Amino acid sequence: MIDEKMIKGAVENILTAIGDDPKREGLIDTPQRVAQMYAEIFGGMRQNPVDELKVGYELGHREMVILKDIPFYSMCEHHLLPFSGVAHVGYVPGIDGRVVGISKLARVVDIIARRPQIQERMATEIADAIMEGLKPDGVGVVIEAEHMCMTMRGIKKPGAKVVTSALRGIFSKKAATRAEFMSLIQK
Ligand SMILES: Nc1nc2c(ncn2[C@@H]2O[C@H](COP(=O)(O)OP(=O)(O)OP(=O)(O)O)[C@@H](O)[C@H]2O)c(=O)[nH]1
Ligand SMILES: [Zn+2]
Repeated sequence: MIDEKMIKGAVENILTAIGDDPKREGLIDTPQRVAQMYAEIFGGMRQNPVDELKVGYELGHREMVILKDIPFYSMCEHHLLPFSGVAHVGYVPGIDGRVVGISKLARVVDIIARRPQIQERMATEIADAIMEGLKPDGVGVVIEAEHMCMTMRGIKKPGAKVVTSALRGIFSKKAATRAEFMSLIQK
């Protein structure tokens, strides 16, 4: 459960600490708004991505399935600033040929993004959730994102993209599978 009352108090304190007045007209509802916004953008804290993969179909399909260019927004856990970009997710169904509705892959990405994150762990958690929920022969995840903490502050490098990946099962063991995935997500 996200404690919106506690977030509200903390935001009031931050506004006071920077020398502003949380009671002035423009700021009076801001702590409550931020609390509601945090409940939304950190909503993934209360959800288990594996639950999204419970309903599947045994189609007997044994070829690679990819959902690419899945847009996401997350918050870097170092600065609590947004990072955003796209995730590419692919898997090869297991021996039972079990697949899930394609939107479920995007749901897994969303739940994992809506937590304080670092991009490497995001890729790892997406891959592990799909391995656990779907028991495929393998999973590939590639994430490309821009981090506001590298853009509006600090090193200030707008446009610099961070690319992370996580490969499991056949994607890590078989060079041809990995190459097929990488070439399909680049098209
Ligand atoms: N590996 C990784 N690093 C990240 C991610 N998001 C932010 N960072 C980095 O986290 C680091 C935090 O470094 P610190 O030296 O503790 O903090 P800082 O002084 O604010 O760092 P600068 O951003 O270099 O000013 C920075 O290098 C960020 O660029 C991420 O998703 N993955
Ligand atoms: Zn950061």
